[in-house]
Amino acid sequence: MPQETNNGSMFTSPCKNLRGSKGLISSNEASYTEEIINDHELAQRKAEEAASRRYQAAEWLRQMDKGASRTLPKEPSEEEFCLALRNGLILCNVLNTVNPGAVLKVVETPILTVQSTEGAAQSAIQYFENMRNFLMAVKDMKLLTFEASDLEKGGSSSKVVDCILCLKGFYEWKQAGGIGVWRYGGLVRIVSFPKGSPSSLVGSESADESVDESESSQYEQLLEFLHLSDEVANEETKTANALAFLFDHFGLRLLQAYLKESNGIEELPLNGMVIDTLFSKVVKDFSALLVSQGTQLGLFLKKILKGDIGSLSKTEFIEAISQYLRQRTSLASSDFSKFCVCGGKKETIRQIVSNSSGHAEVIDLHQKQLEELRFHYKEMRRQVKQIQEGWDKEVGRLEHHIKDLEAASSSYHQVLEENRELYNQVQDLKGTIRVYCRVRPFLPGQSHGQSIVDYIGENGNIMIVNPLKNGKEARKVFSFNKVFGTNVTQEQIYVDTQPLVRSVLDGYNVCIFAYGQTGSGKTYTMSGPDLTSKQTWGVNYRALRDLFQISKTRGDLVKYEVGVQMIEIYNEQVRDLLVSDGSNRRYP
Ligand SMILES: Nc1ncnc2c1ncn2[C@@H]1O[C@H](COP(=O)(O)OP(=O)(O)OP(=O)(O)O)[C@@H](O)[C@H]1O
Repeated sequence: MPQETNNGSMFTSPCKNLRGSKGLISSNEASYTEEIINDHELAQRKAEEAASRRYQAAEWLRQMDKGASRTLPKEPSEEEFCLALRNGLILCNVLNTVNPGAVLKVVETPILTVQSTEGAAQSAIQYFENMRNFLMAVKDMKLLTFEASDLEKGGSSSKVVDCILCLKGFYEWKQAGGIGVWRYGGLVRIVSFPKGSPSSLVGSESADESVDESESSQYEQLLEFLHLSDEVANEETKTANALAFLFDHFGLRLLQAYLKESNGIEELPLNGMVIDTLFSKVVKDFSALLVSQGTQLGLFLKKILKGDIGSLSKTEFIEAISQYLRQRTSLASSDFSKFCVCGGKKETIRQIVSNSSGHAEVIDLHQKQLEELRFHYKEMRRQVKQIQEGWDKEVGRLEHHIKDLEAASSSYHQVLEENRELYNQVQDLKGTIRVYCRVRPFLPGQSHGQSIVDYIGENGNIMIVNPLKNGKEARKVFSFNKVFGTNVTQEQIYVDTQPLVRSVLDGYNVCIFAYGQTGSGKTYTMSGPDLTSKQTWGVNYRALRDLFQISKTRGDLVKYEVGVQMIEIYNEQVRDLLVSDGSNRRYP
């Protein structure tokens, strides 16, 4: 034993739980103690695992054989388990259920309680016959087997448990249709199981032979491997079953879809040949699907191997595969349950695709997108409806507004008409014939002459003085509508004429003309001395300006046509002044 150093660090155990209250213990002592504890834990774990497997086997036997439920406890001890199976009756009955006729002669024995050992001793020969028949049948089926002595004291009940669980796995696979690959712990391989014929077992080696030829340690390793791969094997069996199940549904649904989609189905003679043709297409499609699935799985496995996690142990690799299968199984089953609930053609296609895990993800993605689209569509419909309602309201409001405007417009026109009538009545009241007098100032050179205008009144009177006469005769008063003096502007002259222009546009006839002797100022008043200046425009130009202005204002209501004629009346001759050919045409 090495010496302890002063600080004790060199030889102290890294396991802190080994530090007892008595102080530190040396390295060798610690390792030894640790080993004992580890061995103890390992043994305990193995015992627990063995018990769990034994309970599983017992449970299955109780389910398969009614007699077993009376003689075999639910969770039997190793001794109870061996004792209940020792007469071979339960095993033979169960085997005949799994593979009818496997044991042709089963020796019936009185029901014995598990505590009784006497009964078992009394029928030892009969028991042996049952056991021998069972073991031979199991061997013929190339399943895991054991020695009859394994059920005696000192035997290996674990081999018995393995045999029963192997039988259980085989039975479950057979119940699921016996299609595909069945394997129990990598030892027994069954590539096909045609219905109605004896099972066809193809194995790399016989289980029995392998057990016989193996050493005990090899057998232990084998069992360990069996245990490790047991879960994988079960998953694979489930997958094979699920595959068979999916194929049935896939095939039938696809067949259904083909029949529904083919035109003129009523005329199609549904004979065996047609069904065969369609079904061969279904199989082809399914095969393509499997190839695609296989490719994806291959990629997945390669990805695992090349992953960042580095090299994998076999156990880790198996666990990764199991995890993948579990994920895919749950995904497929959820899709499949949706398919079963919904049914229909679209769902048939969904079913086909959902068999492929990659496609299932795509479908899920599309499903989500479809849901989103549905949501957006609903939202858009709601918004469109909302906008439509808004527009309806707006249109209603506009209609109402237009009606108001129509009413206002109609009353406006009414008012306008009234106004027009009143206006023209005013013009009439002012006089349909109005005579104005304009006094021209002296022309240059006449400024020293004597004016005969004595007085111009506001009421339209003008008093003229005749210097050649006396008394009453010397003064005369003339009355007009209005008299304009010499200092009146062109604008002031037009103000009294302007209202008549509006009357023209209201449909009244109006005539404005100037009358007087030569040189009295007619041209000056009607045209103006200088056309370039708006201030000196005479009545004609101002009237035309207003005419166009008012007709433009009323443009949306009335369309006016304006014509101009210019004539001269001289010496009782009427001449057209706008004739351009110079003929100066005279009117008759
Ligand atoms: N109100 C006025 N203020 C200043 N000058 C005026 C006025 N009225 C007329 N005259 C001037 O008197 C002259 C004669 O006027 P005007 O030519 O208009 O007369 P008339 O009546 O047209 O003559 P006629 O009959 O011969 O054509 C012109 O030189 C004109 O400028």
